Amino acid sequence: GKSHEEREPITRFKQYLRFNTAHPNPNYTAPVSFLISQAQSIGLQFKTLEFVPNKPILLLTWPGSDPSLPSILLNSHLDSVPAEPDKWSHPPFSAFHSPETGQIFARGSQDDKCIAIQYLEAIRNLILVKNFKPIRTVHVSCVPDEEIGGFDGMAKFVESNEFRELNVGFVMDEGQASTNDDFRVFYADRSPWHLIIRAKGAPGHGSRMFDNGAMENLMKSVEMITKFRESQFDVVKAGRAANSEVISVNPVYLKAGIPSPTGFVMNMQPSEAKAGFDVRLPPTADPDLIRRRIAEEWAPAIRNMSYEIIEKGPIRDYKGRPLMTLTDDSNPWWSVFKQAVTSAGGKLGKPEILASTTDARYMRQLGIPALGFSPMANTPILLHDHNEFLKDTVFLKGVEVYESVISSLSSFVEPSG
Ligand code: MET
Ligand SMILES: [Zn+2]
Ligand SMILES: [Zn+2]
Repeated sequence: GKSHEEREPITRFKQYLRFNTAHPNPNYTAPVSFLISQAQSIGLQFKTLEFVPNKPILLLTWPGSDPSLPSILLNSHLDSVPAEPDKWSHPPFSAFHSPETGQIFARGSQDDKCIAIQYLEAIRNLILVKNFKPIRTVHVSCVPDEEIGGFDGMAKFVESNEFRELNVGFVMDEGQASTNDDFRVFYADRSPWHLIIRAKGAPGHGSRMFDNGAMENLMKSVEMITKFRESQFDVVKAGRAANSEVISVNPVYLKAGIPSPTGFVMNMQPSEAKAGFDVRLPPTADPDLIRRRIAEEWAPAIRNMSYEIIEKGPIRDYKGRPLMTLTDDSNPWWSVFKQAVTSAGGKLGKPEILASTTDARYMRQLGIPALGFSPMANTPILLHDHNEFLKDTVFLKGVEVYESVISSLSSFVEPSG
C-alpha cells in the first residue's frame, strides 16, 4: 500500500477535478479559491486578475534570488470542454478512482487539470522537501476560457502591463498524452479557424427535381471539402506527414430543413442550408491559399454560397513569422528542458507540432519561447473524448519530471561573455 503522504497529491488532484469547469458555464470561483489555498499552504504569492468580469486569471509567484533575470511561466487553463455524462462509465466530475487500475476518470484529467496540480506538487516538494531556491522567478498562471479561444483569458493577459512586468523568458504550457514510453513535446500548435458555409437556392416541392437548390449547392461543397480532406489525410496515411502537419477540415455541424413538431417537413426542399467546419492550419501553411480555395471552390457566390471564416487567434508572431519555438541548440531553453526530462528518467520523443491548439500561441506571438508538455506516457489520448482518465502512477511520475524541469529552468543562467 501507498503511504498517506504519497496519496495526498492524488487527493488534491481529485479535489481539483471535482469542480465542474465545463463550458458553457464553467465554475471558475471555486477552483480558483482551491488553488489559492494550495498556494498559501506552500507559501507562494498569489493574485487574481480580472480583465473581463467573472473570468479570473490566477497568478502564483515563487520569487527567485535574481529577479532581474527573465522569469519562467508555467501555464494551464481552468476550463474544460463539456462532457456527455450518459456516455461515461463514471460521472465526469466525480473523479472516480479505480482501486484495481489506478485510473482516475474525469473531464479535465488529461486536459489539463493534471498539469496545474503537478506544477504545484512539484513546487511543494522543491520548497518543503528539498529546500530548493530558484534563481529565476517562477510564475504559475491558471487562465479561463482556453477551450473557447482564450479571448477573455490569455489573449487579454498577454496584452496587459501585469504580463509585461513578469518579464517572462520561457513558457511551459499543455501538451498531449503519449501512447508509448516517450513523453511528447510540442514546439508549435495548429491555428484554428471556424468555417461556416451557407447555401441558398430555390425552394420547391419535395417531389420535384430542379437545379440550384440550397441542399444541392451545399452538398456539392461538402463533397469538394471531403475530397480536400481526403487528399490531406492520404498524405498522413501514407506516412509522409503527421496529422498535425497537414490542414484538417472536419465537418462539425449541418443545419438545414424545415422543422415540424415531429422532426422535419419531408415534402419541402429548403431554401437555405449551412455547414460548420473545424479547420486547423499548421504553422507554415499559407492562409491565403486556403482562403482562395474557400472563396472559389467551397463557397462560390456563383453557386449561391456565402461563407464566414472566424480566425481563432493569431497565426503569425509580431514580426510576421510562423508561431514556432526553436528546438535546437540555438535555443538554450530547449537544451535545459531536454536535459531535465532526461535526468528525471524520462525520454522525449521528436519535437512535434500539436494537432490541436493551446494558449501558448499568444505567448509565441510575443516572441516568447513556449513548449507544450503534459508528461503522460503510456496513456491513451482522451482529451475531449468520453471516459477521459489519467492513471495515478502516471500523474505522480509527472510530478517528479516537473520537479526536475522546474528546478533546472529556474537555475539556468546564461553563460556571460
Ligand atoms: C478555438 S481555440 C481551440 C482551443 C482548444 N484547445 C482546441 O484545440 O480545440
Ligand atoms: Zn487544453
Ligand atoms: Zn482541450
